[in-house]
Parts: sequence; C-alpha cells; structure tokens
Amino acid sequence: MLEKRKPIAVGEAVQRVMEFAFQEKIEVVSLQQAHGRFLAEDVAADQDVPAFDRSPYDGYAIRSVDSQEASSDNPVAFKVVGEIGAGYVFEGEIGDREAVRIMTGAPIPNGCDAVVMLELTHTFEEDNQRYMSIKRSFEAGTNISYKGEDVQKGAILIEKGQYINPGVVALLATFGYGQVPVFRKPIVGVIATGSELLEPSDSLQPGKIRNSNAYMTIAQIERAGATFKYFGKFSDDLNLCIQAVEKALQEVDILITTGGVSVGDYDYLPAIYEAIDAQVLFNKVAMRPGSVTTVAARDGQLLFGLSGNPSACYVGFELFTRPIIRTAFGNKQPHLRREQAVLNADFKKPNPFTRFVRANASYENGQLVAVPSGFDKSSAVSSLAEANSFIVLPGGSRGYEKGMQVVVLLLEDLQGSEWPWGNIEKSYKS
Ligand SMILES: Nc1nc2c(c(=O)[nH]1)N[C@H]1C(S)=C(S)[C@@H](COP(=O)(O)OP(=O)(O)OC[C@H]3O[C@@H](n4cnc5c(N)ncnc54)[C@H](O)[C@@H]3O)O[C@H]1N2
Ligand code: MOO
Repeated sequence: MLEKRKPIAVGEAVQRVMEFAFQEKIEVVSLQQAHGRFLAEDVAADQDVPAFDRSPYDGYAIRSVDSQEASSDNPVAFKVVGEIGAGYVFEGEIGDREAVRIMTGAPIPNGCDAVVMLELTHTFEEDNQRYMSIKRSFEAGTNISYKGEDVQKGAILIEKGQYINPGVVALLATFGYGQVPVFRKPIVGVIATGSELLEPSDSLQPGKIRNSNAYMTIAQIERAGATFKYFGKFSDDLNLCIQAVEKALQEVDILITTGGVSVGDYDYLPAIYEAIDAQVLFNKVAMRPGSVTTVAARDGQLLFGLSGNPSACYVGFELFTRPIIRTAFGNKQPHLRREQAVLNADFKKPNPFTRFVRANASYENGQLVAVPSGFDKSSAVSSLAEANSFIVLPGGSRGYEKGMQVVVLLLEDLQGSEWPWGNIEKSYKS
C-alpha cells in the first residue's frame, strides 16, 4: 500500500509519463473522414499546381503582339477562331489577329500569351464571322495563371503529424489522396468511481451529486483527438472496481479513473493498482489543483488516476494525459501551448505548490491578457466553462498582483509546445 506520499515537481511528473509514449500506429481512412485526424506521412507535390497554364478570367486568349497598336482611337479587331471551356483543350493553331473565346480555368491555347477580360472587349459579327475588338494593348503574360505558380512539383507540402484541417483536406484532394494515412486514435477508457455519483439525467438525492467528471473527461479526450470508451460509474467497492479496471484494460490503450485517489477510507485507487500489479509512477504532484493525481503503468498501458474534484481532474488530464495522446499522433509539440500574458486580476491566495488557475486569456491591444475564470478551488466546476487556459503561478509565494507577467498554457490551441516548457515552476521574481 502507498502510505507516505512525497510530492514530485510537475516537470518531473510529466517526464515520467512521457517515457511511456506510444508507438505510433497508422490506419487509412477515406478523405471524407480525414478531417480532425493527424497525417501519418509527409505529403509531397507529385505535380505542379496548376498543372497547366490557365486563364483566371472569362475573356479572349490572344497573342499580345497583335494588340500592340490598339488604342481608343484605333481599336484592333481579332477574328474569333474558337471557344474553350474549363476542362477542355483547344487543339487548333492561332494565327495573326486571331483570338479564342476562353473561360475561367481553361488551358491557354498554344501560341497565346495573354487573356483579355470579357469586359474590355467589344464583339461584332461580319459575314457570319465573329470578331472582338480591343482599345488598348496587353503585355505578354497578362491574365495568365502559370503552371506551378501555386505549388511546384517536389515541394513538401504537409509534414507527418500535421492536424488535418479543411485546408489540408483541400491539398490532399488536389494531390490525389482519396484515401489518407492517419495516425490511429488511441482508445481512452473512462471509469468514474464514487458511491455518491448519479448520472446526469438522474434526479438529485440527499448526499449524492451528478457525475460531471466522466463526461468532462470524455470531451477532453475528444478535444485531444483520441477515442473514448465509457465504462460507467462504480460505487466505492474495491472488488467491483478491480474487476471494472481489469475489464477496461482489455479494451483500451489508456485508462482514466476519476476519484478515489486521496487518503479517505474509500479511496481505493492505490489498492486497485496494487491488486492489478500496476507500477505507480507517482502519486503526488507539487501542484494545485490535482496534487493527488496518480499515474501507474502495466504492460505498457498507462492508468491515469485523476482526482474526483472536477477542477483537479480537468487539470490532471490536460497536463499529463493530453501529451501522451498527442504523441500517438506523431506530434512533436504535444504539450499545451505556452505563452506569456499579463495577469489581469490580483490573485491573493498563498501558493505552497505551483498553481494552474483556470483562466480566460484574450488579446487586448496586441497583448495576451489572462484573468481567472471563476471560483478557484479544486472542487470548482463553475470556473471550467469559460477557461481557455491555465495561468501558471509557481509555488512559494503569497500571491500575485494584477499587471504581472505570467506564463499561460493555452487549452484550445492546436499548435502545442515542446517539452520542456521551460521551467514553469520557477518563481517569476528570481
Ligand atoms: N486528509 C486528506 N484529505 C484530502 C487530501 C489530502 O491530502 N488529505 N487531498 C484533498 C485533495 S487535494 C483532493 S483534490 C481530493 C481528491 O480526492 P479524490 O481524488 O480521492 O476524490 P474523491 O474523494 O473520490 O472525491 C473528491 C470530490 O470530488 C467529487 N467527485 C468525485 N467524483 C466525481 C465525479 N465523477 N463528478 C463530479 N464530482 C466528483 C466527490 O464527491 C468529492 O466531493 O481529496 C482531498 N482530501
Ligand atoms: O489534488 Mo487537490 O486538487 O490539490 O485540491
């Protein structure tokens, strides 16, 4: 049994977890299913884009040399010798003062080197022949989208590990990826423990509370990009919990439990880890909230014992579980993005341990400004909805004042940070 708990630094705890980073696994999905996934190989351009010189406008393709004498006093007429829409190729040859009617996206006919926008032309017919005239000259290259002007063949366009956003989907489609290799999502199991727990649609009863952690954690798992599997809530019964954990471990890559990690009579997590022969990596971290966060490993699987207190559970997930999920996606920056911000409110609580204050960070006059998002206790649920960041307040101080420069960790920024964040636990004053 775990008796004495010695807190370790947050940085040390993160490192112990990261040593269990996954072997990346790859699967192939259809392009329609690729959004929100992480690309498992570099995408190189195997063709130029555009693949041929093309017209960016509806108008007439001409040889610029034929337009040189045109002016408002001296319109020059061109014989219209053909028409070409997007998707077709003009096969003919064009001669002196001849033009081809061309649509946006159509390839520039051989011999032509400029496109005149339709609005700048006048058309007429003579002897059943169509003509168009212009009142000014055009340089060679006017209104031509050149082959390769967007992307040149051979360029690396997207690197392995990149999050697939709608723009990446467009590139994948452009380069022929009907099927896309992506990193497999780890399956993260969730078990809530506590005899006090009701499910969200249950009516409240004396002494009971609704289980918010399981659903919050499920949402965090999805935000991190993984798949969840919910095994339900279990009352504080050691044998039931051991069975539930064993069963869940057969079906998941990572298992999260919430609650039962402290020192209460019914806090069974330490006993569960012992019973299933899991190796505890740490069971106390010098942080608030989430000091009780416990992580264990068995046969390469990680078990996250997150706190029952909602804010502590939330913070434990973001600091320790999220980066493990992100490394499974080949992400070299799996940790929350670190930024500097101005603290926009006094924070007068003494800080024995490094504090991760749920906060709202936004730009004001080009400066990132962070303000605590509500009630600051590890039991708080109300401060989470508005939180898009954590303000990091290193331990060993009696409080912090409005206007100070602080480190913030951004929760919703897809572009993470590398480890180390830098020593975020170091006092701001020294
Ligand atoms: N004597 C000590 N008591 C406590 C210590 C300590 O060091 N010595 N640590 C405190 C700290 S810090 C925290 S954080 C909590 C952690 O407790 P547990 O993680 O063991 O969680 P529980 O005791 O099961 O529950 C704590 C709290 O959270 C509520 N809860 C539990 N599950 C859920 C859920 N799924 N959804 C919403 N809320 C939940 C539960 O009812 C309790 O109120 O321990 C301190 N105690
Ligand atoms: O684990 Mo607790 O969150 O330090 O309050």
